[in-house]
Amino acid sequence: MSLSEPVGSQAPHLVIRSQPVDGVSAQLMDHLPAEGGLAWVRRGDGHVGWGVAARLDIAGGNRFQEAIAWWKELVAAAVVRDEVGVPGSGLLCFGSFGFTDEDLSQLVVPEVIIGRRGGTTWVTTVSPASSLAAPPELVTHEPSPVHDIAFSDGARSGTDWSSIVADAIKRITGGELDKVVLARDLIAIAEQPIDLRWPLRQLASAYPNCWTFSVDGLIGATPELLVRREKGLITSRVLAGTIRRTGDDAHDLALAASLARSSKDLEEHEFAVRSVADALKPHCTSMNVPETPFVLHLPNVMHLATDVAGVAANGASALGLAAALHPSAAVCGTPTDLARDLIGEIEGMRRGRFSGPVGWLDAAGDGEWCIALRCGQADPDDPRRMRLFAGAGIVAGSDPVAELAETNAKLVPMRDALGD
Ligand SMILES: C=C(O[C@H]1C=CC=C(C(=O)O)[C@@H]1O)C(=O)O
Repeated sequence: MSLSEPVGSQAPHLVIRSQPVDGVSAQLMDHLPAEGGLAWVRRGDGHVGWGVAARLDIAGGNRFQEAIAWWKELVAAAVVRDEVGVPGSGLLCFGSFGFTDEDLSQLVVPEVIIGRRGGTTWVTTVSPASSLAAPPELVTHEPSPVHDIAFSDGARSGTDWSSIVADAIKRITGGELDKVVLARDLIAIAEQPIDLRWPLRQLASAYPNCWTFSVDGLIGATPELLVRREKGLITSRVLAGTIRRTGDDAHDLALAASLARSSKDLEEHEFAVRSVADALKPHCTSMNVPETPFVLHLPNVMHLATDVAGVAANGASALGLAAALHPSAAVCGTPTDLARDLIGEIEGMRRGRFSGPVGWLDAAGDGEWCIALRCGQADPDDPRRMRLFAGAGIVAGSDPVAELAETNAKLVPMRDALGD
């Protein structure tokens, strides 16, 4: 565990001020500086931030608990003047967690946050107790387009990945486990350093119903809400079961109907819904888990989707709930431990923060945590390079070739955003 400042076990003492503002660009992300921008945007609302007022980098089996403890300590020591008073105003951190215990996770409290919710836009400044920050001048920046991008295989070629999927199917039909989610990566290399604001902007405009995020070099537009906690209401959008879109509306409607009837996809989906409902149950006094999924239409794919809702039974924060949910069967499998072991044994790559929780948390414990899907990780050692990720849920009825095609469809948002 490492703390930004002061060094030691104590969280820093911060002074926070949130004030409504005018004159903010229609797109929050237009304000992001070239380096170190943080973003969480959906349909124009959300938060962007920059600068580092406090930061926790952490790994290990206790990473969630230690992060929650660090945040509580930081909140307790903070002096907050919040003139906005909505979830996300006042003190807020962005965060992103590794899929496995070994992968590095972090929470970041920016020095400046611009937030928007409904018609209200505000600016939050965060500074050390000793120096009160003046409200920043809000300027907009134009990102540099990405040119000449090339893609190559990551840890495995598509063919090799399909044979791993075939192996997993054998092990599932042999009774070892019910479901496993296997992922692959693709390497993107540009001629020049990639300005992450460029793909972010493309993602936010092409996928307005997804959550477009940027945390410490991990960027993407994910459709899957692991958990939102807002004033005692807990919600989660579970996705599993996918079909590619063709671009022909009539054909896509027929495909949506076939997805809704596909026993293979319904089984895959049911495992994911069960894992979320079981994990949330101890934290809810009442819960609504619809029996039948709906079909979520995205520009590249359609998913079976279930919106789970519950009333909070205890003080578990949004991050505490995300910790209880991770890894759900939408990204790991069923039973969880066997699926996690199989992923470690055959997937052949480190996921890093792909398929881990990504989101934000405020001082009241409200926040939103999605699953980091449809995303890419900027290479910290080579700014021209990114690793893109996609996975697919494998059950007994899976077909390796179809699963490979599904991962290709899930890579489309990032490939397009990079200008492929
Ligand atoms: C693992 C991914 O998707 C998950 C979420 C939605 C649908 C899924 C599926 O149908 O396989 C996956 O469980 C990914 O996008 O990389």
